[in-house]
Amino acid sequence: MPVADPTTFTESDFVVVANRLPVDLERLPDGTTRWKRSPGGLVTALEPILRTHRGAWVGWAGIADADVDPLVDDDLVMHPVPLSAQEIADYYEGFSNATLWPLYHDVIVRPEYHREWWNAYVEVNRRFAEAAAKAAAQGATVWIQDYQLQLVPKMLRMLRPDLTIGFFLHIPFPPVELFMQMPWRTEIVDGLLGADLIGFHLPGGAQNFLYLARRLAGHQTSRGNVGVRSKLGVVQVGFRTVRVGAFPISIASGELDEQSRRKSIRDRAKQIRKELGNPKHIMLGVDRLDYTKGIDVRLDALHELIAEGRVDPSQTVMVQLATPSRERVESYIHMRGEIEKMVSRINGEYAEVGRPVVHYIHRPVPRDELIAFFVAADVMLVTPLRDGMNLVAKEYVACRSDLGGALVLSEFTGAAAELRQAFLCNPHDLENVKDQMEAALSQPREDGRRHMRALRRQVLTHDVDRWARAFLDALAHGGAAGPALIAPEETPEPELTER
Ligand SMILES: O=P(O)(O)OC[C@H]1O[C@H](O[C@H]2O[C@H](CO)[C@@H](O)[C@H](O)[C@H]2O)[C@H](O)[C@@H](O)[C@@H]1O
Ligand SMILES: Cc1cn([C@@H]2O[C@H](COP(=O)(O)OP(=O)(O)O)[C@@H](O)[C@H]2O)c(=O)[nH]c1=O
Repeated sequence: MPVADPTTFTESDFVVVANRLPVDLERLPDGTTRWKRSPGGLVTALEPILRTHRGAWVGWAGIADADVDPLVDDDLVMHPVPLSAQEIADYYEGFSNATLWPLYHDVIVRPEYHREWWNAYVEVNRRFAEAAAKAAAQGATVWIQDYQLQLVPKMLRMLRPDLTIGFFLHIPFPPVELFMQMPWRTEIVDGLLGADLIGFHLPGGAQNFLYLARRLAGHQTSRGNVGVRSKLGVVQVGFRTVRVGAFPISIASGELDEQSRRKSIRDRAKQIRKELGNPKHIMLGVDRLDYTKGIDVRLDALHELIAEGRVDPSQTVMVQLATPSRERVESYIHMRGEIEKMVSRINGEYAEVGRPVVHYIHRPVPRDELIAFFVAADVMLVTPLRDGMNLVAKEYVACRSDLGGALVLSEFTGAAAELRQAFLCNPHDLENVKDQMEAALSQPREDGRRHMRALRRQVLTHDVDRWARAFLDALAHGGAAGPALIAPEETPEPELTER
């Protein structure tokens, strides 16, 4: 648990700025507060990096009007940025999660454009920029994270021209024809161009951004395709050179591999299997309860597979762990209702007393328990309609040192670009999802071991440290750029989508 220690609040040489701190303050019914781990993959990925760098983290403490002093947890200094209830509604739930989130995830839900949400986004981005400017030492490196803070790079550069500024986007950067819907599209591209290096998970996102920097913001950009951790794109912004690259994020895979081998975890995995009634097959989903994650897709697929007699409900159990997320945003409220109806329907039609087919848990699950679920699951279901990366897919693989298990993975995740030996599926094609789930359930043991070995090689050799090193090295040293620049007026038709 973090404690306040004012003696350590010197300015830092390495500062991460993200919407959330790695811990959230929780207000309990009796009026007291306590800290808990924040949800989502951004925190999973960045926390170990920041602890190694002994840096500072600037972010929101997760509740309204929390007037919290800076905190220290081991060597990590945290600088809370306060948000009012109105700002949470307009900046976080509104512009971040009802405008940008659906727009950047292929408009699965229709994005809403409201001027008051935009005004709050500008105002809160300014506050984050000011907090970062205060936390950073002279000449420090500041690494800004994600879609909630796309204006911070330019604002921070104006306040502190001495800093080296990186930006990383954790969600997909959309195809140009979708991004062009955004009423404040030029402001967002200009905001990002305040950074020295802008990182995306995949080359397609970097390519989309380069096109916009040229056509929308009118800058010269590099020719040729951006590579993965190589061949950076370039945008010439006056005398400044901004680099653009693809850096697929990952997990602390070695550590997770080690944790999953512990006897306590193995024992708990066996106990989970027993508690579920020792079924022949356990299928698992682990997600924030978000409409992008395709939880409805896998439930539909399971329902039809049982109805068609391709899956036996007396031998198969599905566990869906779903962390609550963005619970006041309308589209999330609606989706939760739909998913809970589907779970009830499957159980209503196929469960026996004391033996549900679908076990649904709508609360955060502690880390060790999660690892035991990964070890216990025969088939991991990762079926997002769109996802920047999806760390859960990589975590499952890291936990399978026994070479058991099978991964069903949507082609529309960033992870699919690396995990080619998974059972890849198109979540928009229900027959394809069903076929891949059935194939995963029935794959011969030796084939499964071969696939899992290949998946593990990829995940264990490309961990979160490698991600951070690749990004921070490119930020510090520039990195190799593509050849010659193209002027805005000679723009060829590029690959427009992220895939
Ligand atoms: O902070 P919340 O609104 O509760 O949301 C949690 C996080 O969700 C998103 O995570 C993304 O980052 C992961 C790591 O790069 C990636 O694997 C995943 O595909 C993304 O969806 C969001 O981008 C974060 O800002 C949130 O903190
Ligand atoms: C359900 C659940 C998840 N986690 C951890 O959260 C992250 C999720 O990261 P991912 O990239 O897959 O997606 P988002 O960032 O949420 O969009 C992953 O590390 C999970 O292990 C958790 O700790 N507890 C939970 O209950």
